[in-house]
Amino acid sequence: MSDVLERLAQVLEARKEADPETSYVASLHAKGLNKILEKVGEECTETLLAAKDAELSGETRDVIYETADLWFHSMVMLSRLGLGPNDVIEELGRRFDLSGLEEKASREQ
Ligand SMILES: N=c1c2ncn([C@@H]3O[C@H](COP(=O)(O)OP(=O)(O)OP(=O)(O)O)[C@@H](O)[C@H]3O)c2ncn1[C@@H]1O[C@H](COP(=O)(O)O)[C@@H](O)[C@H]1O
Repeated sequence: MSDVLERLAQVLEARKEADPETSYVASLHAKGLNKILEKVGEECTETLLAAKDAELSGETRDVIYETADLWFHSMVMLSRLGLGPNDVIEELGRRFDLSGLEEKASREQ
């Protein structure tokens, strides 16, 4: 499963040097971090609207499609900052066996 994320991360790294005329990822980098963040925010809103619709209709295709857009643009953001999916996956792995409520309590001490 994460093989896809790793392969996509490699493509994203290579596209940093690509021609913005022929590469969407390169065109985002050429426009700068604010444009990338704008796309993350936009895809986030589209994802939550699709999730609301999915709960009402039981039709989940759009929520999968929008979440893919959100993950993709989040990965472009990570790549821009010199990070990759493994940094996030490691953090999620670190949280195994730690209840979310316990983790929250440890932050409040
Ligand atoms: N996974 C994706 C991917 N998901 C979504 N998108 C693009 O993200 C954009 C989503 O933006 P919107 O839906 O808001 O559409 P839009 O109106 O075109 O966007 P704006 O003009 O508002 O910026 C679309 O252009 C999609 O094609 C992606 N573009 C690229 N990839 C991957 O990145 C690789 C490199 O892409 P290029 O850099 O284009 O070669 C590709 O081979 C894919 O593996």
